[in-house]
Amino acid sequence: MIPASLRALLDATDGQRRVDWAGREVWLAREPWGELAVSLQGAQVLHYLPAPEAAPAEGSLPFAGAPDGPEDARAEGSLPAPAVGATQSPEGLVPGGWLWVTPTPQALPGAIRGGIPLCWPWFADERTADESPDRSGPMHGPARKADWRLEAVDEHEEGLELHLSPVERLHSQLVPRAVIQANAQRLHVELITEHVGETPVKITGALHSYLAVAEAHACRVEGLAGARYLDKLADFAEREQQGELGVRGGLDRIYHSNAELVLDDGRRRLRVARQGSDSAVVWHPGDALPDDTAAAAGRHFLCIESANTRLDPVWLVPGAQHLLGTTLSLASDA
Ligand SMILES: O=P(O)(O)OC[C@H]1O[C@H](O)[C@H](O)[C@@H](O)[C@@H]1O
Repeated sequence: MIPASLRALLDATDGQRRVDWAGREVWLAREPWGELAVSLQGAQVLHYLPAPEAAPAEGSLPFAGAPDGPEDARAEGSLPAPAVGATQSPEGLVPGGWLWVTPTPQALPGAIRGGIPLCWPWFADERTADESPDRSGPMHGPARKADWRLEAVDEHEEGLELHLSPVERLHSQLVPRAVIQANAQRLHVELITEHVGETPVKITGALHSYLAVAEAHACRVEGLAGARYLDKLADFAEREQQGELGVRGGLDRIYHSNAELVLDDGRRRLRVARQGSDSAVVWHPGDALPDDTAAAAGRHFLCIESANTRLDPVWLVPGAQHLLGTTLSLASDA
């Protein structure tokens, strides 16, 4: 689910090319295996559409109304789906693809909300998680706003593999790089951190995936039953997930889990696998949408993040590496 302006650029693409979108340089691929769009600001995947889904996806996902989706008797809470954007025009956002991007992104140097932002080398900020080392850094770290360079595009399993590095040094001792693999079956993103300095460093971070859904507050996330979590909306109170998670309103939770998850929005069952991550962040702001997201658009995403947080920070010693990854594919029982 991407902005119509980005869709138009993809439609006019045959093969691979670089375009300007929303003031950012964006790399596009439209190939037999599917489509991929990556912003060089933040090395951020904005769009992925595997070819097998392309044909039925064309114009088939309605914008309004909840799906005949999973009614989850065990789901905690039973907030009714709010009428987010019910009367507003969805203009600007078109269906298709597994990721969501706001049609009204912040101007530079702001980050684009949507796709898979890279939060590095810390998750959140001093107000919300105390992760910024001197408690003064920007929310989710500098990587998502930085310029990245596309170092290589390789063939990979009948798809593509992209390698990206930041243009400027982002940390005195740490060097990140991103690897993005896409083919007709899956999208895989890795954020690799290499310690090139002298003293141990603690990092957190996230692959902050905005997954496209029919209706945010009518989704089910499977795989977290029984997991402990920190509820950021309740001052980090620790709780236990009762049954599978049914999303029925705004939520902001850090689950202490490395389990593979399945996001079911009633139309698609998307498998979310994570590597090097013992924190799964599930976030939707409910009615309190950020300024860069209109209500009509904001009802169509749910964030499931592959993260390292205060629950599982990573201590890197000189010479060591850490890989934080996520893999999106269709659940085989779909
Ligand atoms: O608005 P952003 O800076 O992109 O952050 C968006 C959200 O990211 C994470 O999911 C955090 O858990 C939330 O607390 C935060 O609001």
